[in-house]
Formats: sequence, structure tokens, C-alpha cells
Amino acid sequence: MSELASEKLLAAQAAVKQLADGMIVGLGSGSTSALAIREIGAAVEQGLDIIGIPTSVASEELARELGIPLTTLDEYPVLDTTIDGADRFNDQLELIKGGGGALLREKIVAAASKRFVVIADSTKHANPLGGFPIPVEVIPFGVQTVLHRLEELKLNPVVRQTDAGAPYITDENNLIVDLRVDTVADPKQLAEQLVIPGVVEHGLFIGLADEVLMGVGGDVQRFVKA
Ligand SMILES: O=C[C@H](O)[C@H](O)[C@H](O)COP(=O)(O)O
Repeated sequence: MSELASEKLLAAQAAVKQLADGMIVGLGSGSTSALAIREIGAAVEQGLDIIGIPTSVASEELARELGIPLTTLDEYPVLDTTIDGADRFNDQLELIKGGGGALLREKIVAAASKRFVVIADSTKHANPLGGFPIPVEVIPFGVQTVLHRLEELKLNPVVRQTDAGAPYITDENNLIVDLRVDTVADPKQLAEQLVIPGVVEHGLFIGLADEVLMGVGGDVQRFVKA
């Protein structure tokens, strides 16, 4: 296993250890979350009694394959905890998420959770926050107008495409616009600028994470809210 994969696995295992019987658990998306879902699947097989709420179609399919009982936000509008990955995080536990296009459901589930635990490898730690394009989910109807506004704000927007060259469509049937900015000096200020009609949500997660568990070498480093 590569060092990166092992860091992801260590973080995922540390987060899954925090789960207890009776919890409603948000299941994140992406490669690190997939490792956590696999760990949860193994724990459920050993008798752990939790119910999951997936944040993407891909995570739902994986959880079903593993026999993890699932529910919905309609049944449980408040979750006990959510375990999810991140594309970048800083020491203030501000995140960039949505590299895999799942940011909308992820943010809804994270915001509905009493606790939000982020799992990451050591390449994700960035002060200042940056080094990864900021995904913005946009309703197709308004995309040209939103792009125009983002250009005016000098945020270098690019509509995400699939490998086949078609526009990338999210689980909620929207587009993703990636903002090619190097670093985000003030994430809160940028989040305010992104309140634009037609933008459904953006990948800056501010004030949501309670803890980041980061695999580094053979260890897990814990970052908590100041
Ligand atoms: O949309 C995707 C999610 O925000 C992922 O949690 C994020 O991209 C991190 O993914 P990975 O664990 O694969 O680096």
C-alpha cells in the first residue's frame, strides 16, 4: 500500500472507532470516505448497530454492497455524526470540498450533524487554505450569468468536464464550476462573494468541522476547533 493510501486508511480507522451503537451516521464521499465506509461495513458485520445516510450515489451504492443499514434525512433530519474527507483543510478547520462533485449533499449532511469529523491524508493540510480549485455547484439555467459574475470577481471560473469532454453533472443534476484561485486569504469573505443567484452551494466548508483526523506517516494527528 502507498504511504498516501495508508495515511487515508489510518484516518478512516480512527474516525470509525468513535462510532457507537444507535448512532445515525453521515457517510461521506470520495476515496478516503470509501475507506471509512468499508471499515463501517466490517464493524456492522461484527455487530455495530448504526444507520447511515450517504452523501452521494457512489457512497450509497458502496454502503448497500457492504450491508450497512441506510436511512434518509426525511426520516432523520438530525444526525449524530458525519465522517467525510476533504480536498484541503487549514488550522481553523476550514475546508475545501467537492473535488468529486458531491459538495451539495455533503454540506447538507454535515450541517445536519451534531458532530462532523473530517478524515484526510497529510497532503490535504494547507495554511493558508488553497492549492485546490474551489468547486461551486450551479443550476444549469443560470450558468452563463454566474460565470460572468465570477469573471468580474476575477475568480477564474471553469465549467468542470468529464474525461469524455461533456459537462460534469452532479447527483442533483447541476453543473460544477471550479474556481482556479491559488490561495484563499479570507475564506469567509470569498464565501460571501459566492452568494450569487444560480449558485446552489460552494465547496468552502466554514465553521462545520469539529475535528480533522489526518494520517501522517504511521500516525494520526488530530486537529480540533480552537
Ligand atoms: O466531492 C467530493 C468530496 O468532497 C471528497 O470528500 C473530497 O473530494 C476528498 O476526496 P478524497 O478523499 O478522494 O481525496
